[in-house]
Amino acid sequence: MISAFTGTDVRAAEQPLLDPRSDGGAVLMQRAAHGLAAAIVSELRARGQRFAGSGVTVLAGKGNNGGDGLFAASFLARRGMRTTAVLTAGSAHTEALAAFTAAGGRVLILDSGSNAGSNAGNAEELAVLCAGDDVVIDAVLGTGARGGLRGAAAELVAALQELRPRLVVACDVPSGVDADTGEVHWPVLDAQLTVTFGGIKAGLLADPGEGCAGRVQLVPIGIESLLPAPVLRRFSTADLAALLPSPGRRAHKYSRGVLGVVAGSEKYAGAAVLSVHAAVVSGAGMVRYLGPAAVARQVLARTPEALWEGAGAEGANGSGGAWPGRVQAWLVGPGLDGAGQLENARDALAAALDGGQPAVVDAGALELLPDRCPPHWILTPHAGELSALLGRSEMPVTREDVESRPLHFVRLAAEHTGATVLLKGATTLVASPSGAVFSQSEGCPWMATAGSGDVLAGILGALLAQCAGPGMDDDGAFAALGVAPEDRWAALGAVAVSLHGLAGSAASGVSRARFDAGAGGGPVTALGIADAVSGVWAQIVADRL
Ligand SMILES: NC(=O)C1=CN([C@@H]2O[C@H](COP(=O)(O)OP(=O)(O)OC[C@H]3O[C@@H](n4cnc5c(N)ncnc54)[C@H](OP(=O)(O)O)[C@@H]3O)[C@@H](O)[C@H]2O)[C@@H](O)CC1
Ligand SMILES: [K+]
Repeated sequence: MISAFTGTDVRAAEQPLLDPRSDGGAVLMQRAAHGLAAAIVSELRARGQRFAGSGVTVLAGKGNNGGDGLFAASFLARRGMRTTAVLTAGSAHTEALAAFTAAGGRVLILDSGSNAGSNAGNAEELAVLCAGDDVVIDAVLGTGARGGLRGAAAELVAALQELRPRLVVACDVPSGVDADTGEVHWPVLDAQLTVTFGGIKAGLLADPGEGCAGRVQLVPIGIESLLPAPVLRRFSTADLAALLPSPGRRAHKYSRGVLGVVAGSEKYAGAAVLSVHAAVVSGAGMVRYLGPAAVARQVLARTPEALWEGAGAEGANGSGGAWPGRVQAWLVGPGLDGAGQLENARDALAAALDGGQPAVVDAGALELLPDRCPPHWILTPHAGELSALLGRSEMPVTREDVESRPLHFVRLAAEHTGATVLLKGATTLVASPSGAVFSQSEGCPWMATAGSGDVLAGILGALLAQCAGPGMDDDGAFAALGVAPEDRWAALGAVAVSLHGLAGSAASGVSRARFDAGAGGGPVTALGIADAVSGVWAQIVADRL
């Protein structure tokens, strides 16, 4: 499991080691700078590029982040790279700058109007110069930043971003990304690699910050045992292998977990087809579908394993009031339309509340929530739906607000509703009402396609049914990973998101990491994602052996 911390927590962990008598701060900086230089050498090697003779420019701010960058560049200079430093604030960390010049580095100063010396250049000129180099190290702002880049430094970065430099390596965080929250103060130079020190910063695992960071590499600097509990966690595929439910030898379809689904309508029949199919292929022992006869026919044509329980409240066949048999969990909401399905959704939520059953509450059913929900209800909004949800609670929030601060708003929604909230996006965040948050981003952008969310809802519903089923009440795997009992629902949400992302990437033929590195992949359909689930699941579990 990957753990992430706020920049504030990492700085606090460093404090006991910053004893001036032992020069602890300098030791930490040396470790950070060595790690950064080594990561750059490895990255160039992986790209098949020689580093001796190639050029690196470090954009260095006046704080310790700039100090890390300058020391790293001095190590690279000693290994034969041509090195240039652009001082974005006119001054720099004294010892690091001295080491850099002693190693033969060239120093240029960003002209902010008052530094028009012979080694000064304006933003446009220096951007062109930087873009010609093989590597740009972004070491302007780190965890000590207040807000984003300003003035000439902002102009330089904006101009450089336009020129699309070959390889940008961010020092600790891309400058302008809030290390605590992932909020971004534009302009930011997109990095292909972020080398971060002591602990992964939460802002690197939450959008929009994650979208600027590229691959994230952690360099330990000796403070790790002093860090508090993480504020954000991410499961790896190995964790998934331990967390995915597996049936016991005596399992039968009822003990495996039965999911009740209220989804789809004559207008949006596909939502029912997709969510039921995804639930069946994701291991539910049985799926009971409640909805109009015409939709049920389409559901069963695709997934004959499902059971139609009748049309419910407004039975097209006159069976009004028909009610499904026993279920362990509910999935309510995808593709609802019309009074009958809305009534079924209300009834299902009421039954889940009475029965204490977990539920996935998606799309249209988000408008039917009571004021307080139980933590084992998982709401699955996208940014627009989350803003509407908060708006109904007299918190006027726009979709853009949610997209710019998803970590903040997903936590707020969980705290406010009492439910677990899964906010869908390129990086999906799942917040427990306890405040714990999980973040997953295995999916590739091809998965942004109609019906993809219905498939996720089906996968999650199936996992809830299996984990709430009578034969599946073992919390051991979660406990072994340090997940508190109250955060188990959020963790299950994260498992579903990860499985969905891996299945989509498999269907597309490209992993998220390879997509970000420029590999294309191909289009996927929502059904294609669902069809990839069982193969991906089997592969994950096989890798455990
Ligand atoms: N602590 C340690 O031992 C270790 C720390 N390490 C490294 O230190 C980094 C943190 O360093 P840091 O605290 O010096 O802050 P940093 O991020 O370099 O920048 C802040 C500087 O810029 C200024 N400034 C602020 N906002 C600004 C803005 N918007 N636009 C322009 N300027 C702005 C502010 O000055 P001020 O304006 O307050 O005078 C301040 O001088 C951390 O990310 C990691 O890389 C590692 O080496 C491991 C050991
Ligand atoms: K930086």
